[in-house]
Amino acid sequence: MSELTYKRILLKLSGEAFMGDSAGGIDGNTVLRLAEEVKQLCDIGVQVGLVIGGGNILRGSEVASDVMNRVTSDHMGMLATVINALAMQDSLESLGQDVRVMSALQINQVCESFKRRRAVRHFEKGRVVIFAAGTGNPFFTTDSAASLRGIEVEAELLIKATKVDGIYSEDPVKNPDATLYSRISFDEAIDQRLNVMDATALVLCRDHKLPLRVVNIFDKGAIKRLVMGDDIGTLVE
Ligand SMILES: Nc1ncnc2c1ncn2[C@@H]1O[C@H](COP(=O)(O)OP(=O)(O)OP(=O)(O)O)[C@@H](O)[C@H]1O
Ligand SMILES: O=c1ccn([C@@H]2O[C@H](COP(=O)(O)O)[C@@H](O)[C@H]2O)c(=O)[nH]1
Repeated sequence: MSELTYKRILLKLSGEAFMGDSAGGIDGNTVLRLAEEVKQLCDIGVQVGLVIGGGNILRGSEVASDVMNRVTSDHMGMLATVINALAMQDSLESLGQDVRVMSALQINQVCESFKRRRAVRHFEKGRVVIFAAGTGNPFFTTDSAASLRGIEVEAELLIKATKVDGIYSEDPVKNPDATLYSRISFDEAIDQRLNVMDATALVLCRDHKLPLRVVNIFDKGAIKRLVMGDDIGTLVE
């Protein structure tokens, strides 16, 4: 068996992936399948931090209106990510994997609050840490939260697991003829506005030298192969 290339990773899962074939919400079997992928990583000794989006429930920018302040709608979006985190927590536990949810907003009856040193201690004890409620601030996204937490806990790689195979010359959902990149620099991704991840998240990774991989969330076993050194999806560095 080959050596682990990465010992601590930050994995960003799209909230939309939690819907399965439904139009929204949470599909238990789908979350369990994703949890199995995460557990596979823990079983080979990888320390895993997770950030889960909220797109299956609510995105603040889509809900904000004349009668719904953007800050309020972003708070709702952050709470949506807590809901997804709790679903993943229980799925992981059902597989026998230790896990803690740490929220950027204080909801002490529900989960722990984020503290960097405590998160690192959880990793050392073999627990998955799910960083919920994004950055805790409105006008950000969970992509930025993933970059931020990845940098804070000194992850060696940020993996964005999403609905497409990697970063393309254009959104492949809109243009099926777009070209898939295997490798690209942060500056190129930012300058060309390759919208797979928001610019704030890319800039944070670039400035703090956290490499990023974009992979397909539906490619079974891909994340495990990746942490063992396979060249999968798009590498941004
Ligand atoms: N240049 C590009 N290369 C690849 N994907 C792109 C590109 N431009 C836009 N996209 C789109 O970005 C999407 C990735 O973002 P995704 O919706 O998975 O993340 P998210 O918004 O962070 O998650 P959530 O569903 O939780 O809101 C892909 O599904 C793809 O359609
Ligand atoms: O730091 C953050 C992170 C997220 N939000 C709000 O949550 C939703 C869901 O996150 P996605 O990244 O879009 O999946 C987002 O649309 C924001 O409304 C936030 O305010 N701050």
